[in-house]
Formats: sequence, structure tokens, C-alpha cells
Amino acid sequence: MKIRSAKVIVTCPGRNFVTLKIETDEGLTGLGDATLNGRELAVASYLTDHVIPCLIGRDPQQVEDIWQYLYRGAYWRGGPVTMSAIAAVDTALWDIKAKAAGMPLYQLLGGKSRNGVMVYGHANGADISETVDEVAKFLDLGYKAVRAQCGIPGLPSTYGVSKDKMFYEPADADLPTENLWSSEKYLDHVPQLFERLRDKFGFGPHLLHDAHHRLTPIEAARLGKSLEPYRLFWMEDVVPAENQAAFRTIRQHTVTPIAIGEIFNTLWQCQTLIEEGLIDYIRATVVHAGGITHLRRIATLADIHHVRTGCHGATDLSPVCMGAALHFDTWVPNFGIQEYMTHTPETDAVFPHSYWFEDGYLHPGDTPGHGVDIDEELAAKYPYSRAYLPMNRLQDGTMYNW
Ligand SMILES: O=C(O)[C@@H](O)[C@@H](O)[C@H](O)[C@H](O)CO
Ligand SMILES: [Mg+2]
Repeated sequence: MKIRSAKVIVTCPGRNFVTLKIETDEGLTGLGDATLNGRELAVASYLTDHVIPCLIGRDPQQVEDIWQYLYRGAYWRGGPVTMSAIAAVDTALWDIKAKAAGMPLYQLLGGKSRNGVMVYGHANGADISETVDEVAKFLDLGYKAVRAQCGIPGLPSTYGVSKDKMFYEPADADLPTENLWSSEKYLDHVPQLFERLRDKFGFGPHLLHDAHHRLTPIEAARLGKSLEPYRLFWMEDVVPAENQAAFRTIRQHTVTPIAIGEIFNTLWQCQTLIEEGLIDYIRATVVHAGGITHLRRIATLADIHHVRTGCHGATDLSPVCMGAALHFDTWVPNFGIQEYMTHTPETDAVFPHSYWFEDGYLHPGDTPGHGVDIDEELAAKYPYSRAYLPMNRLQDGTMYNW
């Protein structure tokens, strides 16, 4: 078998998605997600201008060799653009391999380790009362786990809190909007939210929270301690992780479980976190962490150190990434949870898929491959439209972690 052609499809059914489609001389096709929020065209160019020419004529069955060829061969290793491009190739090749075998992808990875993939939904509200109402809606839909975010008194807008309720759009403008941030106000307010949620819903549902890399280690330690009575499933991205050793401070102070990894691209960015047992959940996922091939390595290292997975699954990761992640989740022995923000109906129509939600769990389906397709005619009706994630400044104007 040989790769006959490959192309990049950019579409914007409400938000931008970049998809790689690889076709073989035997007529099999495979899809990989290559979406990097706010930097989409950089990955599209990396693929079209630098990767696709090297793929033509190669044997698509050599998934590992092609991964190594693109990773080692480029000389310039790692980084979000490179690793999203490699991920797209890798995902498309696994899709082709599974289709050629006539199997759903999870079978090739080692088969089912569970009957369904537990997911968490996103509840957000302008204030505590609204967030409580939103959490109730998710629980009514059958979710076993809900992430809760809420507006902070004294801050005009906060990332993750939006008018959209079943999903919110991370990239919200043609040029980046700017939010204001105060860790002091945040740290005072968040424990009150979880106190109300536990009062109302008890300890049955799993509750999660995302701090978007905005605290210092000692502030994160304080957050973890103040949330201990409410027994969260995890607190996510409490500090930026360029300095992995900084997590030791947080760990020394709190037993609230720690999750991180949605912006990680390689194993090297979480090696210390995993090997020293500084985190409980690794949130790297297929599209930004080098595809199934590399994510599997991260998960295997994590397993040895009692760290479980919690793949990123926001709306800026396309249904192609979600489909691949669900096959991975169905197999991976140290599965923790999967994030699930529902896509819009327009996006679902562009990417017909075999996965479905039922009673708090997603199921990947049994279609050969990863089970996600693209309607190219429909995709062509939604041209690229530039959009950025918002940014964050402190109240005195200092540029801050978003
Ligand atoms: O946990 C999450 O889903 C968030 O952190 C995302 O909204 C993230 O900010 C976006 O995916 C960034 O593109
Ligand atoms: Mg997050």
C-alpha cells in the first residue's frame, strides 16, 4: 500500500478546524485533526508545504516509522505547530490501518478496557446561582461529572464564563479580547461556589475546576487546601508548567487531585510531573501531543506512576480528534475521564461521526477506523475566519497568564 495523495481541509462551521485527509493507492482514506486554536494556518502550511511532499509514495502501514521520520527527521523537535501536524498524520494513518483491518481503532490498540468513556461537561455561570443551575442541567442529562466555572465579583469578564451554555467558544474575536484578572478575588470566591454545589448536590457527582494557569505555586496550594472539604475530582492547570518542579510546592500542601497537560506536546513536558508523582491526571490529547503514537507513550509512563488520563476535549478540538481520543480512552488501562464539550450542529454536520453520548458516557462506535468522516462539500461552504483566544491582564495593566 502507498500514500497516493494528502490534502489539508480548512473549514469554519462556527469555528475554525484544520483536517488532514490522506488517500492510499488502494482507495482507503484516513483523517487527522490538525487544529491549533488561533494559529490554524501555521499548521495548515506546515503540513502542505513541508510534510505532505515527504509522505507521497510511503507505505501508510508504517505508522511508527513515519512518526519517527517526521519527529526526528525534521531536526526541529517538538512545539505545538510541529506536533499538531505530526498528530494529524499519525491519526490519519491509524484510521487507515484500522479501516484496512476492518476494525474499530480501539481493537488495534489492544481492545476494550471498559464499556464506556466517562465524560465531564462544562457548566458556567455569571455568578454562583447561575452556575448551580447550569450544573443541575448537566446532571439532568445524565452526566456523572461536571466542571464548574463562575464569574468573579469585581472582574467584568472571566474566561470560561459565557452566554453559551452547552458549549462556549474559546476563540471569541477577530483580534484578541482582553480580560482582567485578580488572583485575590478568585481565591476568595471559588471555595464558595463549591460549598454551594456540595450543599445542593451532595457528594455523588464528580466536580472539577479549571484555573487556566493563573496562580503561583503557593496560591495553587491555598486553592487546593480551601477546596479539600468539597472533594473535587481534580483542579486543573493551577500554575503554568514550564517549571515542572514548582508542582512540588503544591503537592506538599494539599490532597486535592491535580490535572494538567492540555497544552503539552511531548512526553518531555510532563516527565518530571509524572515520574515524581506531582500530578494525578495527565490531560494531553491526540491532536496536540503527537497523535495516538505519542499519547500512548505518555500514558504508559503515567500508568507506572499511578497517573491517569483526562484528555482535553474542548470545542476547538475537532470531532476527528474526539473520535480518535474515544478509541484511545476505550483501550487505555489508566483511563481517568474525558472532557466533552458538545460541538455545534453545524460542526457535527461537517464531521459525521459514529460516537454517541448516553447516560454520562461516550461510546466510540464500531465503524472501522476512528469513525469520523468529513463532508467536503459542506466544509467548503464555511471559509476560514480568523479568531483568537482572549488574553488576560492584571488590574494594573500588567500582561498576565490567560
Ligand atoms: O479545559 C479546557 O477545555 C480549556 O482550558 C479550553 O477551553 C482551552 O482553553 C481551549 O481549548 C484553548 O484552545
Ligand atoms: Mg483547561
